[in-house]
Amino acid sequence: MYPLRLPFQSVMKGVIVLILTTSYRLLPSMISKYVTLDKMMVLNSPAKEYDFIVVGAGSAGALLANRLSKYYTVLLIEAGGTPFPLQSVPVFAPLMLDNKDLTWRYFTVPQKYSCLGLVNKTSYWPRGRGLGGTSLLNFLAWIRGHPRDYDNWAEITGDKRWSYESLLPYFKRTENYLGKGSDRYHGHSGEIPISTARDRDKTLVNVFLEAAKELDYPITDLNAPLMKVLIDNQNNAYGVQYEHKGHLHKVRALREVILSAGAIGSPMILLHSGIGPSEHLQQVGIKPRVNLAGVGKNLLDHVSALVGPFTITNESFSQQHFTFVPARDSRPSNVIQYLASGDGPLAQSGSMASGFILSNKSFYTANQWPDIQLLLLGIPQDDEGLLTLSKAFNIDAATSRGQIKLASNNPFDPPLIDPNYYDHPDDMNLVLKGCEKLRFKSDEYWECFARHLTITVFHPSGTCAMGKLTNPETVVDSSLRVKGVRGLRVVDASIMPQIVSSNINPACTVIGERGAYIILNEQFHNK
Ligand SMILES: Cc1cc2nc3c(=O)[nH]c(=O)nc-3n(C[C@H](O)[C@H](O)[C@H](O)COP(=O)(O)OP(=O)(O)OC[C@H]3O[C@@H](n4cnc5c(N)ncnc54)[C@H](O)[C@@H]3O)c2cc1C
Repeated sequence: MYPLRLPFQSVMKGVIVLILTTSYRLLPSMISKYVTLDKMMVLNSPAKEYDFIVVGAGSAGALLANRLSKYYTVLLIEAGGTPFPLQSVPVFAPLMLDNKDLTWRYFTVPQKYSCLGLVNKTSYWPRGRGLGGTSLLNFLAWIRGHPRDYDNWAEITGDKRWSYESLLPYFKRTENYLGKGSDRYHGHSGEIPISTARDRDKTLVNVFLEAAKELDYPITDLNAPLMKVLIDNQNNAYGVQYEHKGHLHKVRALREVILSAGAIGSPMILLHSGIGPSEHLQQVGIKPRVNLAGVGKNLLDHVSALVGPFTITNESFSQQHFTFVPARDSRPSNVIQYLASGDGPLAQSGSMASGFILSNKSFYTANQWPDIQLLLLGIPQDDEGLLTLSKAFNIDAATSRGQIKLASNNPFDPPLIDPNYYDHPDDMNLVLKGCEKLRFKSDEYWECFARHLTITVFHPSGTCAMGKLTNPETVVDSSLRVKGVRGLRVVDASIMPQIVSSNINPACTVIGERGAYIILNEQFHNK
């Protein structure tokens, strides 16, 4: 399933937004064509106080700010600017990944067991920067994950509000599902339009399913700039400090400060505010305020290996323009088709279909809980448009854990990101399981391949993990409140105690939706 681009334009209505840095200059006419800023106020000088301050206008933060703004004044602080118009066109998504105005251009630290064939043994980790966050960069695959993913969160936290059944109404609330399917699972009145694969993509999906059948996989239908927080001597969060055009500003939150700066941004802000492992804070010259061991730890991601290419030589396929070939497809008629119907070669995001498999030996098989995801990517092979299909194996149940640390006490320095891929031998076993049908190469070949040409599927999460208060690594409780600080929450991908077994954007939006409800409920009861 695919969300259409720019979901934030409808969820941002009614929210006051402070854009802290934006060096991207857009023609006003282009902005008005693609972005609706009508009821949203973009401020250069905000008031001194708001009920809530939300930091980060990404998948979770934009939604959360919208929900809170129905009842309260909300200041949404975003480091990036308004999106570049071409970001709304799916086929251009890969071109945006390296643009410093649209992206936080992070690199991991050199890896020991992976990335061995990459420059400096590092992996490039782009994160979205702007109104819409990483949803502005993403490849539009909309898969919720497996119900067990969320039931697992409920077990880890001891709080049933995070079980799949309990989250289902919140998934539905954000969705405007345009395909066919049961109303029990799909919402139709939310802000994010979700459509099933278009007809031409479906043909490709069928090819993918045929191939899966041929390999004996059973087929089942699955749905699916910076600042610090101001904290007083009693550990109450009372506002934020940010920098704008070279000046430091402070804004007060009458009720709460909420961090939605993503799995890298949120732990960075906590650390710069003195909330985190004391030893690490002292090493970088930050005075510890709250010793919270788990901040930045438990870094999770879907590590992957791109196998292939598998070329479709059938002429009828290659003539159907499944993929975007610049020399062939940069034509006015394709632009017109895209603007008129949202279809054609420009609507292609590259991510075409997905499958989930269970490895044989693991606990996951006993629980019917997939631990490997296959991603089918369509890449044009040449100017004739011959289609190459590449499969990425996504290791869902990875045991290795990474960490985000600060490089210094300068908030503008990029952090040290260590995903620690393949640290645990179980993870390489999963890769080999994912490749087991590819008999034309040996296990040794696939292991060498995965360790050298390691790729991320861009799903960092878990760095402010939700959990029981008795667990020393817990950063937020199951109401998303930061342990040891009053009036401060985290609501984004960083709170996932375990990564879901699919692309994670729907999980981020449900965290925003569920988080908003938890906060509003508490506010109404405390009146
Ligand atoms: C290339 C790519 C492709 C992807 N494809 C898919 C896909 O097809 N399907 C899918 O489900 N998922 C996909 N994802 C992942 C998904 O989009 C993200 O996991 C999700 O959007 C993260 O949401 P979030 O709310 O946690 O954070 P984000 O959406 O990253 O929001 C964080 C926001 O906070 C802002 N911020 C950070 N620090 C500060 C600060 N100090 N001050 C102010 N603002 C700050 C950032 O600029 C950003 O706007 C993809 C990701 C990438 C990079």
